[in-house]
Amino acid sequence: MEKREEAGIEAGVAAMAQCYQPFDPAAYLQYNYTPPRADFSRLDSIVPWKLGCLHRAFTAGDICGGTLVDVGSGPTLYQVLSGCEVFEKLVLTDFLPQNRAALRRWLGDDPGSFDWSPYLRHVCQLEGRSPEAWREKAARLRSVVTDVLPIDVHRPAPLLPGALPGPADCLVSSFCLEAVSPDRPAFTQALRHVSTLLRPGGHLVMIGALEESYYLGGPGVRIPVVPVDQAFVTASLEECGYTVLEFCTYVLPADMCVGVDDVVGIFFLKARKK
Ligand SMILES: C[S@@+](CC[C@H](N)C(=O)[O-])C[C@H]1O[C@@H](n2cnc3c(N)ncnc32)[C@H](O)[C@@H]1O
Ligand SMILES: O=S(=O)(c1ccc2c(c1)CN[C@@H](CF)C2)N1CCSCC1
Repeated sequence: MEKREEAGIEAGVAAMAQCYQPFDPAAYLQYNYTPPRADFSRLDSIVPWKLGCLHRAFTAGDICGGTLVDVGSGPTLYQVLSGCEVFEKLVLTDFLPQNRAALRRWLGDDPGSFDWSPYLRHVCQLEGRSPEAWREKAARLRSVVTDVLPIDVHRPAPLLPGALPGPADCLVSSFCLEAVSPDRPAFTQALRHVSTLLRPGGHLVMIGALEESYYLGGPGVRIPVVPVDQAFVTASLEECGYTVLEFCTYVLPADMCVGVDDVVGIFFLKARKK
């Protein structure tokens, strides 16, 4: 990459880091993970679609092993509710201390932590279990999460030295790279950095926003997003040494466009590192 392009990415990355300082985990959870967006009653809503994609990915049999790392967890856990059944070690990561604290509150079963039970119940049903098994599933998740670590995908080594005993067997990342990258070259560079955490033959499971240009990370906290589409994301993965195994999209119904972002659709992908 040319020096001039690298300097441009560095300036954009620094600006993005500033945008994230006022990020409000509680507001973000309310905007995106409570009704009307988090509607479990409608089969066409985004939640059954996303949780169904994750369930199928982690029960197909080709993704399993020792360590799963979730890149840019934020304050959310829905993205690891299926993976926690087939991995013995889960590492959650985020750039912001307030998000890592929100995760630790749930892991510590603090009374003020976010209620993920509707999501736990739904995934239990996908697994053919009673929804009342959600408490056992929560206990499983708490038992396999070994760390909640700081991460910066714009660093060539996104985690601190020695943070992982070795490369991960699987990476999960949801609504991260496009939401933290100032432009498309930075997205691809961040993907290349994140890929250093994954062993050859390991899998990447990614969920992201299509054609989104901003979202609210709190009241008045407008965070820019680099708009991406399937063609760009696929090309970026192939440039970074992945075989794309699955790429599916979901177009958000109009009543789910609630003013907290301008997302058009959601993608789900599964890829394998060559
Ligand atoms: C849109 S949120 C996604 C949160 C969650 N994964 C989800 O599915 O809702 C983007 C997350 O990326 C994190 N982030 C911001 N800058 C980052 C960076 N440089 N490296 C890694 N994560 C970053 C933010 O703190 C935030 O939690
Ligand atoms: O897919 S969502 O509609 C969703 C969930 C999170 C986000 C977006 C969309 C779009 N903006 C992203 C900013 F990066 C964050 N969804 C909200 C209901 S629960 C499942 C996830």
